[in-house]
Amino acid sequence: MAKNVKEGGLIKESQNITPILEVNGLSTSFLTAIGEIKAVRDVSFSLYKGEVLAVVGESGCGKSVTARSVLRLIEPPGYIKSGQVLLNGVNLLNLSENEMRRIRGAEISMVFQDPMTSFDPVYTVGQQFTEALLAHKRISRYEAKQKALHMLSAVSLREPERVFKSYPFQLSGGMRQRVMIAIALAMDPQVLIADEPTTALDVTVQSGILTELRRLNKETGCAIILITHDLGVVAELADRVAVMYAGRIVETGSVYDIFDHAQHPYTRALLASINPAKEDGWLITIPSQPPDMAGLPPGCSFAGRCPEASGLCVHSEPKLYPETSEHRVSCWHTQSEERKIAGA
Ligand SMILES: Nc1ncnc2c1ncn2[C@@H]1O[C@H](COP(=O)(O)OP(=O)(O)OP(=O)(O)O)[C@@H](O)[C@H]1O
Repeated sequence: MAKNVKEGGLIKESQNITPILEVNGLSTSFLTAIGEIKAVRDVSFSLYKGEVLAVVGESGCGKSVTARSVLRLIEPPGYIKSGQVLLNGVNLLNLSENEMRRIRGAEISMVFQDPMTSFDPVYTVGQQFTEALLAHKRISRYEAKQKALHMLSAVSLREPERVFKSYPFQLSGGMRQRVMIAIALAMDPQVLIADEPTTALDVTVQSGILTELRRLNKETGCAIILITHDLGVVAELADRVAVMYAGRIVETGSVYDIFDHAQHPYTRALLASINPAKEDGWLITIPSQPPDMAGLPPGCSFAGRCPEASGLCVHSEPKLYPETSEHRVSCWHTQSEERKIAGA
């Protein structure tokens, strides 16, 4: 199933290549009237130059909050409780808001699901594109326009001059998303976070945008965090995958590990649910709902839905334990008896 079996963290780690982005023990909560919603719990991952890391999981599992925490875009009643977000070794969680503003867009760009919300409807695409460039780069207005036109054609928009002069509402959804990707990549970011970048688009438009993302990722070396609930997209685009459930990463590994050697029962159920023979779609093979994030059970959060759950699963939450140096799984049933006894 996996089409992209390529070099992953295993080789990179053994070569001592430092990740561009390293997230360690990140936890983010929302303090609400119904209690503390632990949206992201002890999430750790690394991102290396030029790779695509897909973050997958069903709605509400914490994918977007993880991405927004990386960029420190969490508004009250939310707050980042703990952890580190290291960009080239610098912890973004210690920077001032001014320093963070420079990082956003320039070092780490983000593309959202609905590009319309990212545009100001009263300005043309060209005005917004050049202003974004002038805010982040020391270039003249003329150079900014040339760069914008170049990037618009780089994302395969025909007639870049016409697009440049258009207002956002004059473009189709697919064209607007291409423009957003062009703006994001024009900043030459080290990391692009794409949060469900094609979910709002027609299926026919989706594949063009994804192909474009992959091509640009290869050409520019910009690392991508791709947030999606679509495992088909993951198989096409990603190098590595992090599967999230109830705020935690429950399995992570190369595309090959996840698609051909999935260990966690949740990952296996996700994979089963994209069987094209079954038309009901997402998660039909997993009974009941994810747990209430404001009142998580003490053990493994998936235990209540897991066909393999035992007493240990109900009482104790397993750590993310390495199966291999790159493939990590948080499930008691993939772990040896010794590890269980040691409480790994
Ligand atoms: N502003 C907020 N106030 C309270 N709870 C929030 C807020 N934003 C997110 N949450 C909660 O945090 C949890 C994780 O949300 P998140 O948006 O990260 O999920 P997701 O995996 O990205 O889902 P989707 O695929 O639907 O976007 C959810 O339980 C959500 O209800």
